[in-house]
Amino acid sequence: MGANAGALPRALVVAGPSGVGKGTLIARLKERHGAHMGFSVSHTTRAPRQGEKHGVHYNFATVDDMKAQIAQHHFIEWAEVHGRYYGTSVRAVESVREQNKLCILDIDVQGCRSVRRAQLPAVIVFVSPPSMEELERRLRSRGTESEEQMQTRLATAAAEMDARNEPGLFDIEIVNNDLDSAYLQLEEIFVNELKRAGIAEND
Ligand SMILES: Nc1ncnc2c1ncn2[C@@H]1O[C@H](COP(=O)(O)OP(=O)(O)OP(=O)(O)O)[C@@H](O)[C@H]1O
Repeated sequence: MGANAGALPRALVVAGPSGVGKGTLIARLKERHGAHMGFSVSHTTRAPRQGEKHGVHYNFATVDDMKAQIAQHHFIEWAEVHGRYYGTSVRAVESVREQNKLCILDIDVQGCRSVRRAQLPAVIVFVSPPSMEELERRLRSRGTESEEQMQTRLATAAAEMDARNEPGLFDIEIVNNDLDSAYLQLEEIFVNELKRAGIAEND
């Protein structure tokens, strides 16, 4: 048992510009450490589809309820898409922590600010590209964005890179130049957090 056995694991937040490789890094972490990772259940105001269970696939909520909770800062991030609300609540993340798992959050800089404001125990990692040119190359080679979306993402990326200087916002920066080396840095943070929470990998 670790020295801090009994302390719940902090959430592991992976932030950084679109196309930098967050999804790729998290997918690899999941392959190797999936048993100790958890993902929070999102809220939505859309109707449940056949087979969807409240609290499992989504937390289904009314628009009024979600608006009230947003106003009270109960959401780390939220979005309104075609009149429907979606969001990640602080409570949903806490619930993963209570299962003794590292809750992985892939969120934007605004979401990181909410994590800090909510004083949610979290290690916040900023993944940055080796250069803005390389970021653009990755986004283009992924081929999932239109030219208009590309321009929006690149402008947002520049603003997100500036946020690295915000005091107290990010704990660690990982430059995703070589994927294997970036992955090892992320894995080390993950494994250290398991240890800190007194969780043995072979549990
Ligand atoms: N170190 C790396 N070197 C080269 N290519 C990489 C590297 N890491 C990721 N990529 C590639 O860059 C592209 C973008 O990666 P990914 O989709 O993981 O980004 P993301 O940060 O999750 O983006 P979004 O926030 O838009 O979901 C993918 O095609 C991926 O294979």
